[in-house]
Amino acid sequence: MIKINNLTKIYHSKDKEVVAFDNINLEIGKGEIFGVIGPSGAGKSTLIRCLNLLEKPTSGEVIVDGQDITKLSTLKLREARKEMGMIFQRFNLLKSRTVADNVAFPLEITGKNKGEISTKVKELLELVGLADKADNYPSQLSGGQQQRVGIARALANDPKVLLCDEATSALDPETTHSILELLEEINEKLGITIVIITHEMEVIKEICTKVAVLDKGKVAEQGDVIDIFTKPQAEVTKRFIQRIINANIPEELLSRVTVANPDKGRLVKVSFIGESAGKPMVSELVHNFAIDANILYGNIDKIQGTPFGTLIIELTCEDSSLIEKGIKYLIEELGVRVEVIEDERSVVSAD
Ligand SMILES: Nc1ncnc2c1ncn2[C@@H]1O[C@H](COP(=O)(O)OP(=O)(O)OP(=O)(O)O)[C@@H](O)[C@H]1O
Repeated sequence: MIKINNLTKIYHSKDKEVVAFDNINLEIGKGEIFGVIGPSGAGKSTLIRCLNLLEKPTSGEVIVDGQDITKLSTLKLREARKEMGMIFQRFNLLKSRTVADNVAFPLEITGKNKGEISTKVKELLELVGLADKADNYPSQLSGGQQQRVGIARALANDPKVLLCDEATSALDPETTHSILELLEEINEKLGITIVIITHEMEVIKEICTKVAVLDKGKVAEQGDVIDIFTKPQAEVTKRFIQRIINANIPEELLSRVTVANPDKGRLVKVSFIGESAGKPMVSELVHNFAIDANILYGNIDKIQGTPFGTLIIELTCEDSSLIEKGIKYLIEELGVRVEVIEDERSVVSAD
């Protein structure tokens, strides 16, 4: 649906240049919910504004539905923009207009007649759950309700793409959840492609199917959300994930005798996704290898219905060779990822 080829944006001020991002390549499929996450200053907002040319890229291509919109005339660009709705962190509603008139605004601009506008506005307000607020003003609504108006307005011209620029950053967690649910419902009902810019990994985890991690104007990594969560490669991604999944090994565990002395046992971090989450790994270690397995930390979560989790287990056994066999069994038979914690600084991957 959207293809970004070698996209670069450089801001020029009086005496210096600021590179917002450099040589970005991304492909966003039709009907996907695609997240872009990155720390402050990574270039996220500039990137999303380049997708509908609110910001003009310095070089590169933005291909939307087969046409490079950086090459379009002003008139054609205006047409192409109708295919892309946008919502904002601060909602950007017109304060002097009612909810219904805010939603009607883009329809008025495209020259729809009164009857068409009234029908469409009603339909959109029902979709976002605000049919009873049509005559209210934005100041009479909560933040979440205002964002719902923003969503209804963004969908007025039946766009193929919805761009969300930090759309939940000004909202509390519960309201964020309800807005994300609404976006997911819209994606399913209307088949619309959604691009979400955020600095919150929770948002990515909750609704995105694909994610690109932006850092200092470059794509640090990209892929399926489940892969990025379970096997992050870039340091910046690991930092984001640690904020919501506390898989850091607590200091007191690192000083355990099994870390320094493998003859006494092993401290291992076991990560599992999907089917392997349901396997009785601890009891199998105990029964099959006579290993004592002491669970010191555990966490389980879900991404798009797929369970994944982490366990930190201390394995002890009179015969240390059985521990090695047990670890091999976990990896080869149960399909989980095992990292042996060898000292305070390193974990050694065993898969
Ligand atoms: N209009 C502008 N003029 C000059 N530099 C700019 C302009 N807009 C953004 N920048 C710079 O471009 C870089 C990327 O900014 P951008 O706002 O896209 O990052 P971001 O990832 O969205 O950050 P945040 O999460 O803090 O909003 C930053 O170094 C920023 O200072």
